[in-house]
Amino acid sequence: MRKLFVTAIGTDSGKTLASAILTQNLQADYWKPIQAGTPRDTDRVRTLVDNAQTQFWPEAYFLQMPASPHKAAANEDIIISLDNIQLPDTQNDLVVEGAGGLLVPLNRNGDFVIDIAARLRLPIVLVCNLYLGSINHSLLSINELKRRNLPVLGLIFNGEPDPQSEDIILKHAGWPCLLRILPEPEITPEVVAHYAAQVQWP
Ligand SMILES: Nc1ncnc2c1ncn2[C@@H]1O[C@H](COP(=O)(O)OP(=O)(O)OP(=O)(O)O)[C@@H](O)[C@H]1O
Ligand SMILES: C[C@H](N)[C@H](N)CCCCCC(=O)O
Ligand SMILES: [Mg+2]
Repeated sequence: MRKLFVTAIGTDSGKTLASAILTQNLQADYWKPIQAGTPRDTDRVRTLVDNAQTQFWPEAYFLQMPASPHKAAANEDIIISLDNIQLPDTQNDLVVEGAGGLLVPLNRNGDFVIDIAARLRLPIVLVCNLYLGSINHSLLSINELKRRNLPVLGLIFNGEPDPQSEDIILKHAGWPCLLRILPEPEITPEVVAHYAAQVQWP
């Protein structure tokens, strides 16, 4: 059974798109444990995957403010606790989507998004979107994953291909590229199905 955690080098990097693709590839369940702001990523993925198997699990925290979870939670007088973030009770494969990048804070106690993956013992998929500046953000994220000794399944590149950026990121990561997602004029279930057929698991 495959359960995995999708994180990224930052927010708006394409985690929800990548998660929809992986969910469709595995016919997995999908879970976004912390949602800050609307529209809900869960609703977005629901519109993009097309199979009879996938179930959608409710967020552990659904916060109104589109902000860092520590800030969105404080806005509602909530303190996010990792103890309240427990894996859904499913026998199916499961794709878990983080919020923002690895070191987005959950609270002021030193818990970060990446601690969800660590606590739940989920192997990680890192989405690296491609833009000027993304090499640095990617390598910082990779360094942090290595420093924490977390299991990483591989990377997903999202955006206009940049072979030299991708090459240097993969060289330092030492993890495989699972998929390359190109800029798409529209994100549809057909686009998601197209990429779902291209995922290369290690
Ligand atoms: N390859 C692509 N082609 C076209 N649009 C894309 C592509 N990748 C992402 N987008 C668009 O960019 C926006 C941000 O992507 P997405 O919502 O997947 O980011 P995210 O990493 O999930 O952000 P968050 O941290 O809020 O969860 C969305 O509107 C999405 O449809
Ligand atoms: C609201 C947004 N779409 C995400 N859910 C949360 C992004 C937090 C980013 C925090 C930061 O890195 O500064
Ligand atoms: Mg998302």
